[in-house]
Amino acid sequence: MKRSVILLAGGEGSRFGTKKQYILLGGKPLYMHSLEKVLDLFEEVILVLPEEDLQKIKVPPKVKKVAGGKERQDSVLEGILEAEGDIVIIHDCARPFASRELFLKVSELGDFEGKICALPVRDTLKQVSEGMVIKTIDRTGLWHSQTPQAFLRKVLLECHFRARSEGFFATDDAMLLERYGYRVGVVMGEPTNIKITYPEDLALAQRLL
Ligand SMILES: Nc1ccn([C@@H]2O[C@H](COP(=O)(O)OP(=O)(O)OP(=O)(O)O)[C@@H](O)[C@H]2O)c(=O)n1
Ligand SMILES: C[C@](O)(CO)[C@H](O)COP(=O)(O)O
Repeated sequence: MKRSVILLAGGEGSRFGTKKQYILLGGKPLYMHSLEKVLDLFEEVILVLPEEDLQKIKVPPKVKKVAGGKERQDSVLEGILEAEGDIVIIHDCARPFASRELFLKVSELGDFEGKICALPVRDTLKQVSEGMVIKTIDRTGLWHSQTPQAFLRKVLLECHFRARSEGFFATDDAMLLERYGYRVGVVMGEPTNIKITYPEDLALAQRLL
């Protein structure tokens, strides 16, 4: 089965304070870390960028550039519409340390329509309101979801269209398959697969590097 990887770098970085996909980490732009990792792994590589940056960002000939949308979910849909693979692998460029092995592991779907990587919650979970603990949440069965995540393209496309028609927005793509009754498998994520969301995450990423 042909596999297409969709790398998401179309965000505004509002929590970070600037378009974080272009900040330098170890001397290269953040999005380049993911791009270099997958370039020879999959048949098709799609890089989603903010529309206004499409012309100025230069990529290797194999990489197809696509203009993203307002929300992450809109950008994923733009990527899927360009993809030709039977399986699509969605990855946030904001996670520069996902290993090549992790990309390969999630892309083996087996009997599932989708597969994600995630890590079990380790700490005790508290519900807090106005600086005071309300209660402790049972963490049994709770996992932190990461990317890359892989899906059958036709199934993911159907879920995206349904979600769009309902005005439903999810924080990851697996959430759409869950909503419409498809089965999503899980493989163990990587503790180093951190997401750069806030400026302090960059300091951690520099230390990890
Ligand atoms: N419209 C969007 C929004 C997000 N992303 C991408 O999705 C990933 C995860 O999103 P997030 O961390 O939320 O990035 P931003 O949207 O840039 O950040 P913020 O939500 O703080 O504005 C990032 O690699 C980001 O570039 C995207 O391609 N298109
Ligand atoms: C998709 C994701 O990386 C999984 O952890 C994440 O949900 C992205 O969005 P968020 O708004 O930063 O949670």
